[in-house]
Amino acid sequence: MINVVVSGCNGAMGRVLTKVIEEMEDMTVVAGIDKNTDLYKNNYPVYKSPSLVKEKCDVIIDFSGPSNISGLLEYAVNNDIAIVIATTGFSDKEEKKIKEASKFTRIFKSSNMSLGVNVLINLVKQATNTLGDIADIEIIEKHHNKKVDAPSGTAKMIAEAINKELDGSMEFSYGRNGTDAKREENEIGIHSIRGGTISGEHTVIFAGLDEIIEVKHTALSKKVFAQGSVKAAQYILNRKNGLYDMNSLINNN
Ligand SMILES: NC(=O)C1=CN([C@@H]2O[C@H](COP(=O)(O)OP(=O)(O)OC[C@H]3O[C@@H](n4cnc5c(N)ncnc54)[C@H](OP(=O)(O)O)[C@@H]3O)[C@@H](O)[C@H]2O)C=CC1
Ligand SMILES: O=C(O)C1=N[C@H](C(=O)O)C[C@H](O)C1
Repeated sequence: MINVVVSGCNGAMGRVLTKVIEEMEDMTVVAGIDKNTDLYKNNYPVYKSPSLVKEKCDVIIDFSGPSNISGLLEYAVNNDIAIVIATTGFSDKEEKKIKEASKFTRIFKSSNMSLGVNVLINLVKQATNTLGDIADIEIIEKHHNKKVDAPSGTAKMIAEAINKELDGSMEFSYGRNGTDAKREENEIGIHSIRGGTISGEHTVIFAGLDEIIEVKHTALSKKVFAQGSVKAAQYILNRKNGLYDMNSLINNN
């Protein structure tokens, strides 16, 4: 049996993840972490911070917020627990902390736990190699009205993948506004739409001379992310210390 601590257990993703795990036979939630400990009736104890967790666990799955990461990393490293980080919106300093902690435990981190988005990234890299010099590239992401960070972690991940293909030559432009907002040649525009209950949609547009290519991924529910994070947890359990992502999982390395 794989024992899991769900971080952010009383949030939207934490609740979907709990349900997914509760339907599994070889995984169980032994505890949760959330700022709001008594919002819902959980079938497990919920603690305000990682340092308070008493239950033995094999892996933490984190869908909370960036302010939780220091405590989580300390808890995971001190107790030799694997951790799946799905949370987005980290600062550069927090990203560095995660990288440093991965020397001491197994960390899986992806801003998008769906397999489909990772296929999208590979398609976009391919399109960039052919069209990068001749097409204008823009990213549009759409999410529900409760999302706190913008642009989405996935949009950033896509933009960084494109930029890497173009040897780091691109600048990112977040939305456009004003009378001097003309597009530059070396820019990737990133645009965030927020509304209703949109689970997550990412479109990459390659706009060239008299032709346009759009590559788009739509998540139809939050369940796809929860299921992906469970696969990630199963994948890193018996790995060596290090930082893993969806590509590691897909290529099984
Ligand atoms: N990688 C992926 O595939 C996906 C990633 N995400 C990411 O997961 C995160 C959570 O998303 P979602 O569930 O929609 O957000 P919610 O706000 O619904 O849930 C987050 C929960 O974590 C709690 N929380 C936040 N900070 C802390 C902290 N420092 N200590 C303890 N609890 C904390 C929140 O409490 P409070 O509300 O009081 O702040 C809330 O209950 C986001 O960063 C989102 O972008 C989401 C979906 C997919
Ligand atoms: O907050 C969300 O909901 C999501 N966040 C992730 C992101 O920021 O990219 C992934 C997914 O799109 C849903």
